[in-house]
Amino acid sequence: MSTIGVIGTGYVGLVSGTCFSEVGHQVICCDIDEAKIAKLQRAEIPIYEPGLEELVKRNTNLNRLSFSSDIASVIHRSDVIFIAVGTPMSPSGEADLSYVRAAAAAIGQSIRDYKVIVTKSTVPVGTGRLVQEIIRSNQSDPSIPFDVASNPEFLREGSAVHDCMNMERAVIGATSDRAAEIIARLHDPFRTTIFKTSLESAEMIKYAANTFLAAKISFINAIANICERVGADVTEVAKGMGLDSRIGNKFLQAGIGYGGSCFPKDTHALKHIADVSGYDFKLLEAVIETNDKQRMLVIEKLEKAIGNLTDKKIAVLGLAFKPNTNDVREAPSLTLIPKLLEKGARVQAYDPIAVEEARCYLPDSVVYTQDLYDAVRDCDACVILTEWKEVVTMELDHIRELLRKPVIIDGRNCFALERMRQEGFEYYSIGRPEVLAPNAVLSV
Ligand SMILES: NC(=O)C1=CN([C@@H]2O[C@H](COP(=O)(O)OP(=O)(O)OC[C@H]3O[C@@H](n4cnc5c(N)ncnc54)[C@H](O)[C@@H]3O)[C@@H](O)[C@H]2O)C=CC1
Ligand SMILES: O=C(O)[C@H]1O[C@H](OP(=O)(O)OP(=O)(O)OC[C@H]2O[C@@H](n3ccc(=O)[nH]c3=O)[C@H](O)[C@@H]2O)[C@H](O)[C@@H](O)[C@@H]1O
Repeated sequence: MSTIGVIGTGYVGLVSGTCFSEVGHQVICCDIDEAKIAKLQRAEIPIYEPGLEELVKRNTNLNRLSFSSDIASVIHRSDVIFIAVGTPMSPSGEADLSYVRAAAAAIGQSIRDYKVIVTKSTVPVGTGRLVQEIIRSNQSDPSIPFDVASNPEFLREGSAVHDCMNMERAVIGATSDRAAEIIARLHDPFRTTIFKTSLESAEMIKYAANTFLAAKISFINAIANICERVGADVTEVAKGMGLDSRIGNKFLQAGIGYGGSCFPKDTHALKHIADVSGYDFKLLEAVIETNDKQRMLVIEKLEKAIGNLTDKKIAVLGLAFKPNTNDVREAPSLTLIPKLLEKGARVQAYDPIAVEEARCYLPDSVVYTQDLYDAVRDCDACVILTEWKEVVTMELDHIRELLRKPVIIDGRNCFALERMRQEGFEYYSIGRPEVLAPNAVLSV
């Protein structure tokens, strides 16, 4: 069996490397961050991801998975090398390829025999060819052959291990049939659909898939905003739409929009690719704009419910961009909490996992509580930003007693309207009729 070397131990490198070892491959993961590697060697997992720690420990003990900061040695010992470094958004919206370039240069300098270099990072079309050139120009012996390939990663944070172990497809674009076949065989134990295509198409598939999903979210959020104006309920509308198998019921959950390390950066990156190619991608521009506006609805609804926010105490439930992760990259909490503070409010925040990460980006005045109910105590309103299990299952009668006013602004549509009515809340969600206090007039 081939030995896989993984460059970069972020979400993708660590999870995919671990899953490839779980199915029987020999995997060595490396990173320029030596502290991270030292932690991983002690089986300390730098990210919160359900099931990952157990898998890392098992495969390390079986000697199938190891971690090293000696990148050259990892390259020597591997037959296939996954590049899984970050491709963050640069100020122009373009994907920043500096980490990919550095990884390719390191490979070129250390390559001694035939290897397949596989880009798993999300990269613009043309990057595979760029990686090929960089490796070639860094080789001390240019006669040593190698192939490059694109094999994008489709896992989601929060269910990354499950997604990787049960991948729906492997997209493979390579510079030779030999390389495509080597990568296809690596996927045999996953029993997944193999889709072989050109390098360029493989790179494009990843952006097209992510931006399509982002578009689905912005579309349902736009529908939600109309629902609010005309008295319809977006959760019912989404259910009814989703029954059509051509539409499907996934990614139609209206709310305060998408966040995270990928959709925001990938939508901007594809917009940039389109611009450079001379195509005016208006549809994608609207997807991005709709999403940017969507999260601000929380503030509008809050001001509508309790008026001026000066000196008001607001409970914020959820800091991570989605449940089951401690990732706060592009999380709505990071834009909304500063906005609340700017408007003179005081904020008490709760998140079961992501407090340490969020604290690095938020002003010091935010008070964090270890207990969900302590965050709500004596607040003028409660705002839900992440649909954590702890939030969805919270005891509503207790929440009502703890709040100064029974006002909930729910950015994730966690509760049924009828239940909130019965519990006596003033409840504002997304794309659904408001539940007002018994003596108020229902507005549509
Ligand atoms: N986070 C996610 O859920 C998914 C991410 N992706 C894509 O995968 C790529 C990686 O994303 P994340 O894992 O979130 O990134 P990340 O930023 O969390 O981690 C990247 C890692 O690479 C390391 N690194 C950077 N340059 C290096 C070098 N020259 N040599 C060795 N290590 C180096 C960094 O120290 C860091 O540990 C991105 O292109 C992203 O768009 C794709 C699917 C899912
Ligand atoms: O390229 C990537 O990094 C990954 O990006 C997303 O995965 P991820 O960002 O981890 O999480 P998602 O579950 O897709 O959620 C993204 C955002 O959309 C929001 N969302 C999702 C679904 C929905 O119906 N409504 C909605 O608002 C979530 O709250 C979250 O903020 C894709 O789903 C993965 O396939 C892809 O590999």
